[in-house]
Amino acid sequence: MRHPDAPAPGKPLGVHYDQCFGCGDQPGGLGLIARAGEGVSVTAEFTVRSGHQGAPGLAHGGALAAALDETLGALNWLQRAITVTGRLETDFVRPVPVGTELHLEARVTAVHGRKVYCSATGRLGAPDGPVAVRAQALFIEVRVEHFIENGRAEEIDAALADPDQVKVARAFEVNP
Ligand SMILES: CCCCC/C=C\C/C=C\C/C=C\C/C=C\CCCC(=O)SCCNC(=O)CCNC(=O)[C@H](O)C(C)(C)COP(=O)(O)OP(=O)(O)OC[C@H]1O[C@@H](n2cnc3c(N)ncnc32)[C@H](O)[C@@H]1OP(=O)(O)O
Repeated sequence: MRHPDAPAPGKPLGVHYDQCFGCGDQPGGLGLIARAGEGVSVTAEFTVRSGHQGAPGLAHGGALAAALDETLGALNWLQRAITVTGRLETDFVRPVPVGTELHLEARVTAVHGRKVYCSATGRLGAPDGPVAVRAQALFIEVRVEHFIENGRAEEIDAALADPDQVKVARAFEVNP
């Protein structure tokens, strides 16, 4: 279900962590910017750069899978729940040249307990361009302790000392 406090359709979704490979401002990262869609869906754009190559002039499949994963992860903002990728199945349908703007769309298809089933597509050049990549995924809901208990102490301590980061984490907390 779309959470009552979910951002309105069209609203840009923030960076959930500034050092995130997918959405943070990282050299070599994806620089992916997502927006809320209708229902429990999001859209995003990812421009393939030379640092994302796997073969001459073509995107690496892992970079494309990461873009799909990040877009699917952004569904968290619409559900106001923290979920992590448990399973990500990817179809690579067309090669993606460097310089392409990949238009991504992701949506939740079903929820069962902590399990969130979702799917995503990436299209070449335009929101209605040809499909280049597709994903089916299972995300699992976790508590914020998942990060605190498993993350490296250095980054966790810095995140907990950063009021902006704590604000993001709080936005997802379901208080008893
Ligand atoms: C203080 C700092 C805070 C910072 C964070 C703050 C806020 C963050 C907020 C929002 C984030 C917003 C956006 C995020 C955007 C993008 C990120 C991209 C997403 C990622 O990139 S994220 C990284 C990759 N991801 C992982 O790093 C996960 C590693 N993994 C684990 O941590 C565990 O594996 C876990 C937790 C997944 C499950 O562990 P668990 O012990 O909690 O639960 P359990 O195993 O019981 O599974 C429960 C039910 O899921 C089924 N199930 C589980 N895994 C399955 C699989 N693979 N295939 C099929 N079914 C599976 C079971 O079969 C069972 O099903 P059933 O209930 O029916 O029996």
